Amino acid sequence: MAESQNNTAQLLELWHSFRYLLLLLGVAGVFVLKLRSYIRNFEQREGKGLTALKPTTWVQVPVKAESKPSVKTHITPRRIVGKRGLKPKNGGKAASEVEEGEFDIQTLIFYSTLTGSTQRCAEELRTRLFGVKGESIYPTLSIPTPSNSLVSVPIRRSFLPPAVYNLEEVELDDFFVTLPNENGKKVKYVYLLLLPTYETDAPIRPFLEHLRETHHDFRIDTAPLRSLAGFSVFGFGDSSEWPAEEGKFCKDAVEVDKWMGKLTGGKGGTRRMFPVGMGDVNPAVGPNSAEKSLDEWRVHLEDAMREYAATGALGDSADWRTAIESGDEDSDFEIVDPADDMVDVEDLGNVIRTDPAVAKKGNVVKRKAVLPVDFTTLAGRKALEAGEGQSADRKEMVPKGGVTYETLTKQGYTIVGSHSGVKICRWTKSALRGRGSCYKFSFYGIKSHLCMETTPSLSCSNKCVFCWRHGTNPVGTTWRWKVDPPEEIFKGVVEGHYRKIKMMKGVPGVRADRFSEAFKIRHCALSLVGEPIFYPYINEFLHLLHSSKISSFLVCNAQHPAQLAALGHVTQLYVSIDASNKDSLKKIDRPLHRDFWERFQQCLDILREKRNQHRTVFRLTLVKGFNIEDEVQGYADLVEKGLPCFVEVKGVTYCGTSTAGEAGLTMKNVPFYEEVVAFVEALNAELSKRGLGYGIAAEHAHSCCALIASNHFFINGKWHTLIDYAKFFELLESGKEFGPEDYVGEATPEWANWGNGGFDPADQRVYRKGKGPKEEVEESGGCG
Ligand SMILES: Cc1cc2nc3c(=O)[nH]c(=O)nc-3n(C[C@H](O)[C@H](O)[C@H](O)COP(=O)(O)O)c2cc1C
Ligand code: SF4
Repeated sequence: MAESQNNTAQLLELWHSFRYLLLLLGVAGVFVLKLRSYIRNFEQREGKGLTALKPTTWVQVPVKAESKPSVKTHITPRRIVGKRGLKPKNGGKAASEVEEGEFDIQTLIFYSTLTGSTQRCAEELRTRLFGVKGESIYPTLSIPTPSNSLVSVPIRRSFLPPAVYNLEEVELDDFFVTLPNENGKKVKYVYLLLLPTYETDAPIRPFLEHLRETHHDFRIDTAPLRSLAGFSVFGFGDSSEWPAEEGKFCKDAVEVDKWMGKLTGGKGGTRRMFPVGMGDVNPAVGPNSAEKSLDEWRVHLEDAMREYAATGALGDSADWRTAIESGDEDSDFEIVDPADDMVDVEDLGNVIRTDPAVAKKGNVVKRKAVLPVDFTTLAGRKALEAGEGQSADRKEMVPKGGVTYETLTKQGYTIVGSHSGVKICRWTKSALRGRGSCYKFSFYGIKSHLCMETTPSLSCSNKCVFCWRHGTNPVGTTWRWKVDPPEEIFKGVVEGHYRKIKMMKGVPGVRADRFSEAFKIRHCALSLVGEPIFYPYINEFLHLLHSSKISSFLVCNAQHPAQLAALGHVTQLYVSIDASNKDSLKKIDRPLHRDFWERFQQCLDILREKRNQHRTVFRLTLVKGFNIEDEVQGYADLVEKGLPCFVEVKGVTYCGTSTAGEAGLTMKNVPFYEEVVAFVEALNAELSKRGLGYGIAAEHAHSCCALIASNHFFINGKWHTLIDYAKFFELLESGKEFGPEDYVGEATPEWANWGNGGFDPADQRVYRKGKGPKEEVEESGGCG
């Protein structure tokens, strides 16, 4: 017993002496076993011996020549190179589908355009495709033999002369839900789509929406276009402002390509005949670069079409036919452009039906009713009066329930009819509460609570970086929408304005006297957003205002000389002068018209003439870093050219939208009032140096605004910038000719004169809590 106790004690002593060593050995053993098991697994997987565990060196795996992408991606227009194999290599579903028998191939070229260049390219493509000039052709196909020589085989199917369609003019359902019916004849269609990209509203939007909805419509097949012979998309874009690196270059074309991929079969076999091509109109890329890319794309496309005609199949070597090539077509992407102004597909329901028989003659299919017409020109007006503009097939600019409608409504606009808007501005609210009117009171005697801010056209031909419309408004160079009658607009905007005033009733501080006065509108600022003179019946609308004794302040963007010239009397006519030279103007206004500078100059000439009828005003909006620095001389040149009665200089109001951010506008671009003052003084000095007869008349420091006026308004030693509104209406009714000096009002109030700040002492100045004196910002923004 004692011996056994002795042994146990010895064992315990041994354990205590070597327990760490033993534990270590145990752990090491487990590790070795695990390692052996891992090595075994590895050998089984790799089929290698233990040597596989030796440190590896990286080796370059040779890439098969044909697996290299034959497509040069992005940045520069896409160039397609490489040969196409004749025979399908494997059984990709749609690829192995061979169309047997005799049939004709009809190419339909669809295009969309805003400023016309894509239409020209589409027509050019029609005449160049296979060198066709209207006749049927029977080309041959050169096939490479195994010995790499070429043999010529006749192509059994004939190509019918291509037809060109404007996507805005066709019944989309007839082409993009079902395929056109060729009166029982066996015809296979090739769709070529030529599409410019616009980051704003453009004619392509309804088309994109149509494709998306067709794919998602549960009542129809998700791929109703799979029996197309094939399709291919070519996009136009401008990489200088919409770079590929940011995914903006030719974005719309890429999206259409994806939807077409979905609608023609989805993964594993779309009817994409050739990858999306891209043409860059950026002149820095080279002369006619876009056209050259289109031609290159055409040549390769013709190869693909010949092959289809010869074999009845799309070559399976065409990697681009799979969904992956052009992005994941299954990822159910939405069109997220904030500028999306998706027009209801129903709106397209009445768009003309084009007769395929006409198309077959090889003619460009001419519009029957819905080409955009510049109704604001004389010829356009005649067309409108002949009823063209009112046809049911015209789309609404801002259809009820659409994205633009919703966005503008959320921003506080009341949309009237289909293209007009009204919004109560912050100064109207402020005046109702006795907290001050806007600068128009200090300069021209307009009480803000008696003023309505409205526009009969929410559309504009610019995309100014400082605009408040948040990139949501439609843009266009011509009026291409349904036209609402002026009476309806007038009634609607007045009602909309009063409705908003009524809502102020319970707001603390609203003064009873001002509240009741506010139900008699006395002034109208046609300046909210958009371009009022775009509206074909602007003169009739002005007449309605004036006959209700409502004065008119109209701001236009100096892009529509014909409309400006045709404009009747307004109380005060403004043009926005957003820059003093062509480059700055392009950068800041981002105009849609290519000849924007010439248009701008013409408008100044017209304004100079108009100066004898209206009070004319240059509205300068100063944006630091964009249009202030070194531009005083340039602005003085413009004043010398247009000789306006007044020059209003205003610091930009930062609207904080993503659109502004994208344009590079931040709070840093908002000038301090001292900077505005320095600019005004410099401009005034330059005008005096040139002997032009101007002086600084007034200021409204709390909206960062100052007024330079012509010496004609310096009467008896005092500035007289106010307006005699009653006299204006009287002169108008007299039917006699009159000019701005005929309705000059009383002297500008002392407190509004330069150096006195410009705040009405009868009102109560309110500073924001905890922030001390702070300049109020004018909410109306845009052209307001
Ligand atoms: C307001 C505006 C927006 C544009 N947006 C884009 C864009 O987002 N991406 C792009 O690649 N090109 C853009 N472009 C360039 C046009 O797509 C290009 O100029 C095209 O050739 C115009 O074709 P069209 O004359 O047929 O309308 C834009 C051009 C303008 C004037
Ligand atoms: S600021 Fe005026 S001119 Fe410029 S885009 Fe806006 S609405 Fe058009």
